[in-house]
Amino acid sequence: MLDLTNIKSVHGSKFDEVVDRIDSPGAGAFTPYHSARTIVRVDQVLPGQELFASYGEEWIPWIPGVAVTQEANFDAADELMHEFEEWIEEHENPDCPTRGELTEELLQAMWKFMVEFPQSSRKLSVIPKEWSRERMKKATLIETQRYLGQSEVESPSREYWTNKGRVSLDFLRENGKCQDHIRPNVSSVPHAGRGAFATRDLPKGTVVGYSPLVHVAVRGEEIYTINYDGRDHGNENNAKKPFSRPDLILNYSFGHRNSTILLTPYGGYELVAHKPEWLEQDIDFLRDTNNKIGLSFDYVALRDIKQGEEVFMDYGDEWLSAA
Ligand SMILES: C[S@@+](CC[C@H](N)C(=O)[O-])C[C@H]1O[C@@H](n2cnc3c(N)ncnc32)[C@H](O)[C@@H]1O
Repeated sequence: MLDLTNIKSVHGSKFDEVVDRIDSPGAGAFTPYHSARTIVRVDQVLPGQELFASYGEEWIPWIPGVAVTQEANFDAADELMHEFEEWIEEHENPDCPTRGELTEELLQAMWKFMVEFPQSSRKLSVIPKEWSRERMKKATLIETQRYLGQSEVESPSREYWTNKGRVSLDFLRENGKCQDHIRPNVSSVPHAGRGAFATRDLPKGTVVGYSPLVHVAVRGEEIYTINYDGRDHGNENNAKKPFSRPDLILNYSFGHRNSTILLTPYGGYELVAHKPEWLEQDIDFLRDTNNKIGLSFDYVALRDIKQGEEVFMDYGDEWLSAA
Protein backbone atom coordinates (compact mmCIF):
# COMPACT_ATOMS: atom_id res chain seq x y z
CA MET A 1 0.00 0.00 0.00
CA LEU A 2 1.23 3.44 -0.93
CA ASP A 3 1.69 5.55 2.16
CA LEU A 4 0.78 8.91 0.62
CA THR A 5 -2.92 8.45 1.39
CA ASN A 6 -4.69 11.66 2.40
CA ILE A 7 -8.34 10.88 1.58
CA LYS A 8 -10.60 7.93 2.22
CA SER A 9 -14.12 6.81 1.43
CA VAL A 10 -16.27 6.51 4.53
CA HIS A 11 -18.27 3.48 3.51
CA GLY A 12 -17.84 3.05 -0.22
CA SER A 13 -20.67 2.57 -2.66
CA LYS A 14 -24.09 1.80 -1.20
CA PHE A 15 -26.96 -0.19 -2.73
CA ASP A 16 -29.63 2.40 -3.44
CA GLU A 17 -32.55 1.10 -5.49
CA VAL A 18 -33.92 4.37 -7.00
CA VAL A 19 -36.35 2.32 -9.13
CA ASP A 20 -38.14 -0.90 -8.30
CA ARG A 21 -35.64 -3.59 -9.24
CA ILE A 22 -38.34 -6.15 -10.11
CA ASP A 23 -41.08 -4.17 -11.92
CA SER A 24 -39.34 -1.15 -13.42
CA PRO A 25 -38.38 -1.41 -17.11
CA GLY A 26 -35.21 0.46 -16.12
CA ALA A 27 -34.16 -2.17 -13.56
CA GLY A 28 -30.85 -3.68 -14.53
CA ALA A 29 -30.03 -0.94 -17.06
CA PHE A 30 -28.00 1.18 -14.64
CA THR A 31 -26.19 0.64 -11.40
CA PRO A 32 -28.01 0.78 -8.07
CA TYR A 33 -24.64 1.23 -6.35
CA HIS A 34 -24.54 4.94 -5.66
CA SER A 35 -24.37 7.29 -2.71
CA ALA A 36 -20.73 6.80 -1.80
CA ARG A 37 -19.51 9.59 0.44
CA THR A 38 -15.87 10.53 0.46
CA ILE A 39 -14.21 12.48 3.21
CA VAL A 40 -10.98 14.35 3.02
CA ARG A 41 -8.71 14.29 6.01
CA VAL A 42 -8.45 18.07 5.94
CA ASP A 43 -5.65 18.28 8.48
CA GLN A 44 -3.28 16.66 5.97
CA VAL A 45 -4.37 18.21 2.70
CA LEU A 46 -2.99 21.59 1.72
CA PRO A 47 -4.39 23.73 -1.13
CA GLY A 48 -3.06 22.48 -4.48
CA GLN A 49 -1.93 19.14 -3.07
CA GLU A 50 -2.52 15.93 -4.98
CA LEU A 51 -5.13 13.56 -3.49
CA PHE A 52 -4.32 9.92 -2.85
CA ALA A 53 -6.65 7.14 -1.70
CA SER A 54 -5.59 3.68 -0.67
CA TYR A 55 -6.72 0.97 -3.10
CA GLY A 56 -6.17 -1.66 -0.41
CA GLU A 57 -3.48 -4.22 0.12
CA GLU A 58 -4.69 -6.52 -2.64
CA TRP A 59 -4.59 -3.95 -5.41
CA ILE A 60 -2.78 -4.96 -8.62
CA PRO A 61 0.32 -6.62 -7.24
CA TRP A 62 1.35 -7.42 -10.80
CA ILE A 63 0.53 -5.90 -14.20
CA PRO A 64 2.67 -6.87 -17.22
CA GLY A 65 5.01 -4.05 -18.16
CA VAL A 66 3.61 -1.54 -15.68
CA ALA A 67 5.61 -0.23 -12.73
CA VAL A 68 3.42 0.12 -9.65
CA THR A 69 4.94 2.32 -6.98
CA GLN A 70 4.58 0.74 -3.58
CA GLU A 71 5.40 1.62 -0.02
CA ALA A 72 8.45 -0.65 -0.02
CA ASN A 73 9.96 1.42 -2.88
CA PHE A 74 9.89 4.56 -0.73
CA ASP A 75 11.42 2.69 2.21
CA ALA A 76 14.17 1.40 -0.09
CA ALA A 77 14.80 4.92 -1.42
CA ASP A 78 15.08 6.26 2.15
CA GLU A 79 17.53 3.48 2.97
CA LEU A 80 19.63 4.25 -0.08
CA MET A 81 19.83 7.91 0.95
CA HIS A 82 20.81 6.84 4.45
CA GLU A 83 23.64 4.66 3.07
CA PHE A 84 24.82 7.56 0.92
CA GLU A 85 24.87 9.85 3.97
CA GLU A 86 26.86 7.26 5.94
CA TRP A 87 29.39 7.09 3.10
CA ILE A 88 29.71 10.90 3.07
CA GLU A 89 30.19 11.00 6.84
CA GLU A 90 32.99 8.41 6.58
CA HIS A 91 34.77 10.73 4.15
CA GLU A 92 34.27 13.69 6.45
CA ASN A 93 36.01 11.88 9.30
CA PRO A 94 39.29 13.67 10.26
CA ASP A 95 41.14 10.32 9.85
CA CYS A 96 39.98 9.83 6.26
CA PRO A 97 42.91 10.42 3.85
CA THR A 98 40.60 11.84 1.16
CA ARG A 99 38.90 14.21 3.61
CA GLY A 100 38.09 17.54 1.99
CA GLU A 101 37.80 16.09 -1.51
CA LEU A 102 34.05 15.60 -1.28
CA THR A 103 32.91 19.01 -2.44
CA GLU A 104 29.25 19.99 -2.76
CA GLU A 105 29.76 20.07 -6.52
CA LEU A 106 31.09 16.50 -6.60
CA LEU A 107 28.21 15.25 -4.42
CA GLN A 108 25.71 16.92 -6.73
CA ALA A 109 27.34 15.27 -9.76
CA MET A 110 27.33 11.85 -8.05
CA TRP A 111 23.66 12.28 -7.16
CA LYS A 112 22.78 13.23 -10.74
CA PHE A 113 24.67 10.18 -12.04
CA MET A 114 22.78 7.88 -9.68
CA VAL A 115 19.34 9.38 -10.31
CA GLU A 116 19.81 9.27 -14.07
CA PHE A 117 21.44 5.84 -14.15
CA PRO A 118 20.13 4.17 -17.34
CA GLN A 119 18.65 1.10 -15.73
CA SER A 120 15.04 0.87 -14.62
CA SER A 121 14.61 0.38 -10.90
CA ARG A 122 11.56 1.15 -8.78
CA LYS A 123 13.78 2.29 -5.96
CA LEU A 124 15.58 4.77 -8.20
CA SER A 125 12.32 5.89 -9.79
CA VAL A 126 11.11 7.31 -6.45
CA ILE A 127 14.40 8.74 -5.29
CA PRO A 128 14.26 12.58 -5.06
CA LYS A 129 15.55 14.09 -8.30
CA GLU A 130 17.43 17.04 -6.81
CA TRP A 131 20.41 16.77 -4.52
CA SER A 132 19.87 17.89 -0.90
CA ARG A 133 22.26 17.08 1.95
CA GLU A 134 19.56 17.96 4.43
CA ARG A 135 17.39 15.20 2.95
CA MET A 136 20.24 12.68 3.34
CA LYS A 137 20.57 13.60 7.02
CA LYS A 138 16.84 13.17 7.45
CA ALA A 139 17.06 9.71 5.87
CA THR A 140 19.69 8.76 8.45
CA LEU A 141 17.52 10.09 11.25
CA ILE A 142 14.55 8.10 10.05
CA GLU A 143 16.64 4.92 9.77
CA THR A 144 17.66 5.35 13.41
CA GLN A 145 14.06 5.92 14.39
CA ARG A 146 12.92 2.84 12.46
CA TYR A 147 15.57 0.85 14.29
CA LEU A 148 14.26 2.13 17.64
CA GLY A 149 10.65 1.49 16.61
CA GLN A 150 9.81 5.22 16.49
CA SER A 151 8.48 7.24 13.57
CA GLU A 152 8.53 10.93 14.32
CA VAL A 153 10.25 12.19 11.18
CA GLU A 154 8.44 12.08 7.85
CA SER A 155 10.00 9.82 5.24
CA PRO A 156 12.10 12.15 3.02
CA SER A 157 11.25 10.36 -0.24
CA ARG A 158 7.50 10.51 0.49
CA GLU A 159 7.76 14.12 1.63
CA TYR A 160 9.58 14.99 -1.60
CA TRP A 161 6.86 13.51 -3.84
CA THR A 162 4.02 14.93 -1.74
CA ASN A 163 5.45 18.43 -2.23
CA LYS A 164 6.40 17.80 -5.85
CA GLY A 165 2.75 16.99 -6.66
CA ARG A 166 1.57 20.28 -5.17
CA VAL A 167 0.56 23.06 -7.55
CA SER A 168 -0.19 26.71 -6.89
CA LEU A 169 -3.74 28.01 -6.72
CA ASP A 170 -2.91 30.27 -9.68
CA PHE A 171 -2.00 27.16 -11.68
CA LEU A 172 -5.29 25.52 -10.69
CA ARG A 173 -7.27 28.63 -11.62
CA GLU A 174 -5.65 28.68 -15.04
CA ASN A 175 -5.47 24.95 -15.83
CA GLY A 176 -7.96 23.24 -13.51
CA LYS A 177 -11.36 21.92 -14.48
CA CYS A 178 -14.35 22.77 -12.30
CA GLN A 179 -15.96 19.51 -11.24
CA ASP A 180 -18.74 20.77 -9.01
CA HIS A 181 -21.03 22.29 -11.66
CA ILE A 182 -23.24 19.20 -11.30
CA ARG A 183 -24.45 17.03 -8.44
CA PRO A 184 -26.23 13.68 -8.56
CA ASN A 185 -29.88 13.12 -7.67
CA VAL A 186 -32.73 10.91 -8.80
CA SER A 187 -33.42 11.72 -12.46
CA SER A 188 -36.66 13.45 -13.47
CA VAL A 189 -36.90 10.89 -16.32
CA PRO A 190 -38.98 7.86 -15.26
CA HIS A 191 -36.97 4.61 -14.95
CA ALA A 192 -33.67 6.39 -15.74
CA GLY A 193 -32.10 6.04 -12.28
CA ARG A 194 -29.87 8.90 -11.24
CA GLY A 195 -29.16 12.03 -13.22
CA ALA A 196 -26.97 15.12 -13.02
CA PHE A 197 -28.28 18.52 -11.82
CA ALA A 198 -26.73 21.97 -12.21
CA THR A 199 -25.41 23.39 -8.92
CA ARG A 200 -25.40 26.95 -10.34
CA ASP A 201 -26.47 28.86 -13.44
CA LEU A 202 -24.36 27.61 -16.35
CA PRO A 203 -24.35 30.03 -19.30
CA LYS A 204 -24.20 28.62 -22.84
CA GLY A 205 -20.64 27.53 -23.63
CA THR A 206 -19.67 26.63 -20.01
CA VAL A 207 -17.64 23.45 -19.67
CA VAL A 208 -20.12 21.72 -17.41
CA GLY A 209 -17.98 18.70 -16.62
CA TYR A 210 -14.99 16.73 -17.65
CA SER A 211 -14.31 12.98 -17.94
CA PRO A 212 -11.05 11.24 -18.65
CA LEU A 213 -11.71 8.23 -20.92
CA VAL A 214 -10.38 4.68 -20.93
CA HIS A 215 -10.49 2.62 -24.13
CA VAL A 216 -11.79 -0.85 -23.26
CA ALA A 217 -11.02 -3.73 -25.62
CA VAL A 218 -12.86 -4.35 -28.89
CA ARG A 219 -16.28 -2.84 -28.24
CA GLY A 220 -15.73 -4.02 -24.69
CA GLU A 221 -16.79 -7.55 -25.68
CA GLU A 222 -13.60 -9.34 -24.77
CA ILE A 223 -13.55 -8.04 -21.25
CA TYR A 224 -17.10 -7.27 -20.42
CA THR A 225 -19.16 -10.37 -20.91
CA ILE A 226 -20.41 -11.68 -17.60
CA ASN A 227 -20.73 -15.47 -17.52
CA TYR A 228 -22.58 -16.99 -14.60
CA ASP A 229 -22.29 -20.75 -14.19
CA GLY A 230 -25.48 -21.21 -12.16
CA ARG A 231 -23.77 -22.32 -8.94
CA ASP A 232 -24.63 -20.36 -5.80
CA HIS A 233 -21.00 -19.84 -4.66
CA GLY A 234 -22.00 -19.96 -1.01
CA ASN A 235 -24.77 -17.36 -1.33
CA GLU A 236 -28.24 -18.84 -1.58
CA ASN A 237 -29.65 -15.53 -2.91
CA ASN A 238 -27.73 -16.01 -6.13
CA ALA A 239 -29.79 -16.80 -9.22
CA LYS A 240 -29.86 -20.48 -10.07
CA LYS A 241 -30.00 -20.20 -13.85
CA PRO A 242 -26.72 -19.82 -15.74
CA PHE A 243 -26.50 -16.73 -17.97
CA SER A 244 -24.15 -14.80 -20.20
CA ARG A 245 -24.70 -11.10 -20.80
CA PRO A 246 -22.83 -7.86 -21.42
CA ASP A 247 -21.54 -6.06 -18.38
CA LEU A 248 -23.40 -2.95 -17.22
CA ILE A 249 -20.35 -0.81 -17.95
CA LEU A 250 -21.40 -0.87 -21.64
CA ASN A 251 -24.27 1.44 -20.68
CA TYR A 252 -21.72 3.95 -19.40
CA SER A 253 -19.44 3.81 -22.44
CA PHE A 254 -19.31 5.60 -25.78
CA GLY A 255 -18.81 3.93 -29.15
CA HIS A 256 -19.83 4.16 -32.79
CA ARG A 257 -21.43 1.50 -34.95
CA ASN A 258 -18.58 1.67 -37.48
CA SER A 259 -15.79 1.54 -34.94
CA THR A 260 -14.45 -1.07 -32.55
CA ILE A 261 -13.38 1.64 -30.13
CA LEU A 262 -15.29 1.81 -26.87
CA LEU A 263 -14.52 4.68 -24.50
CA THR A 264 -15.50 4.56 -20.85
CA PRO A 265 -15.56 7.85 -18.93
CA TYR A 266 -14.45 7.67 -15.32
CA GLY A 267 -14.18 9.64 -12.10
CA GLY A 268 -13.70 13.14 -13.23
CA TYR A 269 -11.93 14.27 -10.09
CA GLU A 270 -8.49 13.49 -11.51
CA LEU A 271 -6.58 16.32 -13.15
CA VAL A 272 -5.56 14.76 -16.45
CA ALA A 273 -4.14 16.99 -19.16
CA HIS A 274 -6.25 17.47 -22.25
CA LYS A 275 -4.47 16.96 -25.56
CA PRO A 276 -6.19 18.92 -28.34
CA GLU A 277 -3.65 17.62 -30.89
CA TRP A 278 -5.33 14.21 -30.58
CA LEU A 279 -8.24 15.65 -32.58
CA GLU A 280 -5.92 15.60 -35.60
CA GLN A 281 -5.03 11.91 -35.16
CA ASP A 282 -6.63 9.10 -37.16
CA ILE A 283 -8.62 6.28 -35.60
CA ASP A 284 -5.68 3.82 -35.70
CA PHE A 285 -3.73 6.11 -33.40
CA LEU A 286 -6.52 6.07 -30.82
CA ARG A 287 -6.86 2.30 -31.13
CA ASP A 288 -3.17 1.45 -30.98
CA THR A 289 -1.56 3.98 -28.68
CA ASN A 290 -0.50 2.76 -25.27
CA ASN A 291 -0.34 6.29 -23.96
CA LYS A 292 -4.06 6.74 -23.49
CA ILE A 293 -3.86 9.14 -20.59
CA GLY A 294 -4.97 12.49 -21.92
CA LEU A 295 -8.00 11.42 -23.91
CA SER A 296 -11.02 13.08 -22.35
CA PHE A 297 -14.47 14.56 -22.87
CA ASP A 298 -15.49 18.10 -22.04
CA TYR A 299 -19.27 18.43 -21.66
CA VAL A 300 -20.25 21.87 -22.95
CA ALA A 301 -23.56 23.67 -22.27
CA LEU A 302 -25.48 24.03 -25.56
CA ARG A 303 -27.76 26.66 -24.02
CA ASP A 304 -28.11 28.59 -20.75
CA ILE A 305 -28.83 26.09 -17.96
CA LYS A 306 -30.50 27.25 -14.75
CA GLN A 307 -29.39 26.23 -11.27
CA GLY A 308 -31.21 23.02 -10.23
CA GLU A 309 -32.07 22.02 -13.82
CA GLU A 310 -31.28 18.46 -14.86
CA VAL A 311 -28.50 18.21 -17.43
CA PHE A 312 -29.08 15.97 -20.47
CA MET A 313 -26.99 14.87 -23.40
CA ASP A 314 -27.84 13.12 -26.65
CA TYR A 315 -26.73 9.47 -26.54
CA GLY A 316 -27.27 9.20 -30.30
CA ASP A 317 -29.63 7.27 -32.57
CA GLU A 318 -27.96 3.91 -32.06
CA TRP A 319 -28.56 3.96 -28.30
CA LEU A 320 -32.17 5.04 -28.82
CA SER A 321 -32.90 2.29 -31.32
CA ALA A 322 -31.27 -0.32 -29.04
CA ALA A 323 -33.18 0.87 -25.96
C1 LIG B 1 -24.57 6.78 -18.38
S1 LIG B 1 -25.82 6.04 -17.52
C2 LIG B 1 -26.55 7.44 -16.76
C3 LIG B 1 -26.56 7.29 -15.25
C4 LIG B 1 -27.59 6.30 -14.78
N1 LIG B 1 -28.93 6.86 -14.93
C5 LIG B 1 -27.34 5.87 -13.34
O1 LIG B 1 -28.23 6.00 -12.49
O2 LIG B 1 -26.24 5.40 -13.07
C6 LIG B 1 -26.87 5.56 -18.81
C7 LIG B 1 -28.09 4.77 -18.34
O3 LIG B 1 -29.04 5.64 -17.72
C8 LIG B 1 -30.37 5.25 -18.09
N2 LIG B 1 -31.01 6.33 -18.89
C9 LIG B 1 -30.43 7.44 -19.34
N3 LIG B 1 -31.33 8.21 -20.03
C10 LIG B 1 -32.49 7.53 -20.01
C11 LIG B 1 -33.80 7.78 -20.54
N4 LIG B 1 -34.08 8.89 -21.22
N5 LIG B 1 -34.75 6.86 -20.32
C12 LIG B 1 -34.49 5.75 -19.61
N6 LIG B 1 -33.28 5.44 -19.08
C13 LIG B 1 -32.31 6.33 -19.29
C14 LIG B 1 -30.22 4.03 -18.96
O4 LIG B 1 -30.32 2.90 -18.12
C15 LIG B 1 -28.81 4.17 -19.50
O5 LIG B 1 -28.29 2.92 -19.91
